[in-house]
Amino acid sequence: MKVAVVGGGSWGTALSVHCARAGHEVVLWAREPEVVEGVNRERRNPLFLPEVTLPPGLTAEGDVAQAVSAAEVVFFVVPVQFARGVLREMKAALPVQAVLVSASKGIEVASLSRMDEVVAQELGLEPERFVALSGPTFAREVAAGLPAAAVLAGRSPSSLRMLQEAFSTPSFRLYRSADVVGVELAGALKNVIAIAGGMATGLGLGHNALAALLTRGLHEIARLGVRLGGQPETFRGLAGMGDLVLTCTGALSRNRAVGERLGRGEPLEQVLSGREVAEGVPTARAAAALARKNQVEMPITFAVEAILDQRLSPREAVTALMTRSLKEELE
Ligand SMILES: NC(=O)C1=CN([C@@H]2O[C@H](COP(=O)(O)OP(=O)(O)OC[C@H]3O[C@@H](n4cnc5c(N)ncnc54)[C@H](O)[C@@H]3O)[C@@H](O)[C@H]2O)C=CC1
Ligand SMILES: O=C(CO)COP(=O)(O)O
Repeated sequence: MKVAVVGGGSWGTALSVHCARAGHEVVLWAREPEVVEGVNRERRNPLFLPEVTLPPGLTAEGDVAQAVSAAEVVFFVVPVQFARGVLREMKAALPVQAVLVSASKGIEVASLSRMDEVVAQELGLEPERFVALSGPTFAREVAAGLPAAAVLAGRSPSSLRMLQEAFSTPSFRLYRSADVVGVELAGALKNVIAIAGGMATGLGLGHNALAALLTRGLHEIARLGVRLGGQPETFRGLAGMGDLVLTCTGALSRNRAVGERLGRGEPLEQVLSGREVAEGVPTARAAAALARKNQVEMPITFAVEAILDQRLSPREAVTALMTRSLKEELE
């Protein structure tokens, strides 16, 4: 198939590698001219996953409209806060039959929208042409061809089956789901809990605290997710528990790393000064706003928001969380 991958960061690069290895013809759009040049001339992305040698069947393009103009499938992998602008630039060139697979994980702060909503607002695609891809998939490991599983969520069973068959390989196993809302929210909200998980590690709170945080984190993710229309089972699946375990415990998580450095006492500006994105930072604010709007209790998310707003120190947040009023576990 003709595939466009929009977004030349780590995940876009890894997905391009995966798609090319699966036998598809891939055009990767990257914003940085040096990435386009490096991919086309040296078969590597100099800024993101520079250690990976890119397979044949993959070229880079600096004009997003040009990149998507012949695509049957577009993987959209732009960080959520920048997504709207890129969607506008590619709108006119997107072929009418193309399916858009969003692989970004976050909630837009300005509008409190999920990616399916941002895409619908900007492109006016029929719902059948939108699919979300989520799950425990560190880019570096997927690019290395290590085994991974993820979920495709969409409203058209035939599109889901087509994508599942075209993009599953012996090292990348795709499942189908009809729960777009749940899969999108699970992938976005776990990034906030991963920041909290990293903080617990940075503060040296031990394994018990991390396990408690992860479990209670999943509980509050599901509480908001179900309130907004997600299916409860989705939060126990690959996009929910699977990705939460990965990012709260895996050394490759950028969100976890942000939390760990804050927990160790590094200043926020220094922690956020790198080139890579930690989607949990803006999404903490969006998730907390959505929770307040829908009167959903999300104590860990509220604590992460307060720490990022510098209203609370990580240590104070631990005390606040541990001394809340006592509850039923399943409340
Ligand atoms: N890296 C990973 O292992 C995974 C990442 N994701 C998701 O994929 C999405 C993209 O993340 P990564 O590829 O990891 O990014 P990255 O952190 O590797 O790279 C940053 C990306 O942001 C882009 N960017 C920066 N400023 C921009 C702007 N003003 N306008 C447009 N683009 C801009 C850069 O061009 C680059 O592509 C995120 O939503 C992330 O949560 C999902 C699964 C795995
Ligand atoms: O979503 C991810 C893996 O599934 C990547 O997590 P980070 O953005 O925290 O690195």
